[in-house]
Amino acid sequence: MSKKQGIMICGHGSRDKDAEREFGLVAKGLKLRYPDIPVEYGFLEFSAPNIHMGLNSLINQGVEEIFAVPGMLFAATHAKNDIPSVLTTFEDKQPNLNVTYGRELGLQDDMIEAFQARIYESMGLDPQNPPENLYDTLLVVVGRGTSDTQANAEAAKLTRIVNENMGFGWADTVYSGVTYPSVGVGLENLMKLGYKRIVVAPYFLFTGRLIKRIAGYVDKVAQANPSIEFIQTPYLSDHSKVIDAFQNRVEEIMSGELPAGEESLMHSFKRRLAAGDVDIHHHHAEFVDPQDDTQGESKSDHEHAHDHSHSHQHGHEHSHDHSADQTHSHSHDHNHSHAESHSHSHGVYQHIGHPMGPRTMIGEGICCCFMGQFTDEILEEEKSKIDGDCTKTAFAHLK
Ligand SMILES: C[C@@]1(CC(=O)O)c2cc3[nH]c(cc4nc(cc5[nH]c(cc(n2)[C@H]1CCC(=O)O)[C@@](C)(CC(=O)O)[C@@H]5CCC(=O)O)C(CC(=O)O)=C4CCC(=O)O)c(CCC(=O)O)c3CC(=O)O
Ligand SMILES: [Co+2]
Repeated sequence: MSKKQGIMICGHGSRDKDAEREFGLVAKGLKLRYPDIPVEYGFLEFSAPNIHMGLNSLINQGVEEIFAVPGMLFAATHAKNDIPSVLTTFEDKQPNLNVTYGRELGLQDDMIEAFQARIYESMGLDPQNPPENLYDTLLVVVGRGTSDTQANAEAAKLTRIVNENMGFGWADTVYSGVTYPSVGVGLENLMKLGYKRIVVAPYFLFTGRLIKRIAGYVDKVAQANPSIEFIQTPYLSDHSKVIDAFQNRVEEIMSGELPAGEESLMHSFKRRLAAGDVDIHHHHAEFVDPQDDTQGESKSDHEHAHDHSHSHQHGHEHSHDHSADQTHSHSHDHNHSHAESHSHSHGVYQHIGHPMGPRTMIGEGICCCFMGQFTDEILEEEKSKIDGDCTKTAFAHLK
């Protein structure tokens, strides 16, 4: 008897309700490709359903074998650490369940073609019948930005590929946060190249706070420079080639054909877990289902998070069993800042103080969880931009 199969898409989540709604389009698109298999989705942070809820829904439909794919463009902290952590915790509690985790979307041809189609469409051009070149135009790709250097480099690689495929005069990459250059400063620098037409193309799946913030920056720069034509390309959304790319990722785990010679994301996670480089953690901003007391940010979860960070700093071994961890008896200061309490899920980025980087976004309503990564020296230097004491509102995004 073969086990009943189900597909799980693990998305990012956002406090923006439009983002939450739009992500459902991926599941809808995949459902059409797999009409006989349950397809569910869940979010890592802020939004409902969370991943745990999506997995439970599959269990309730009798599923015993889950093919889980990251709804992530690149492999950074979320795809490498946070999603495997949630999946592993869930799988360990279900005796008859088998969860296989696939790969991030990555730079598949389908993703590149979807992105190029969005860019052509935004310029009023037919992707099926493109012009020979676009030498008079500058392309600015906006990547998410992460503390993961490889993932940032993949975004830069995307820019190079699209630049050569489409024949722009020039192209460069800016990032929506965490790394450098940030969008506003990056755009102002690139304008010095003198192009009269600039296409700003965000490499994002869906709308959300970041897309809206990026649009705000571009509007501001465009207003200040009326002689330049700015074109804002829409995000990828559920372009049919994006759904193709998801389907490819599902197919390769269903058929057990992850590329040979490449360590899978789950294998890598388990290896680093065993080595003590990462830990199983409750993602700090995960949506909490008020109906379900087996999950969520209970008081003990908070203590658990602090304990983890504590034990992490001191480098001891700890087991999968959270409760065992909670009983360890080291006394330590409970006045951790929010940034410290989940330092395991996003480490301090080494270029946080870069003159073209994240510091340029201080004072623009950036999440305080992120603000918590700035050193006191940087906050002191940028003091004039800060309205009130930001560090005090560090927990603001939990609710
Ligand atoms: C606005 C915010 C949520 C809010 O406040 O509502 C938000 C939103 C979104 N992020 C998205 C994607 C990614 N976010 C990350 C990483 C981080 N994101 C974080 C914070 C925030 N992210 C909030 C405030 C930030 C601010 O104010 O600047 C960090 C700092 C903290 C943390 O997450 O714990 C952490 C740094 C970790 C580190 O590197 O150290 C990565 C990279 C990675 O995996 O690491 C990817 C790409 C994954 C991929 O490759 O696809 C998408 C989907 C976009 C899409 O559709 O494509 C949305 C939705 C939206 O825009 O709303
Ligand atoms: Co955080």
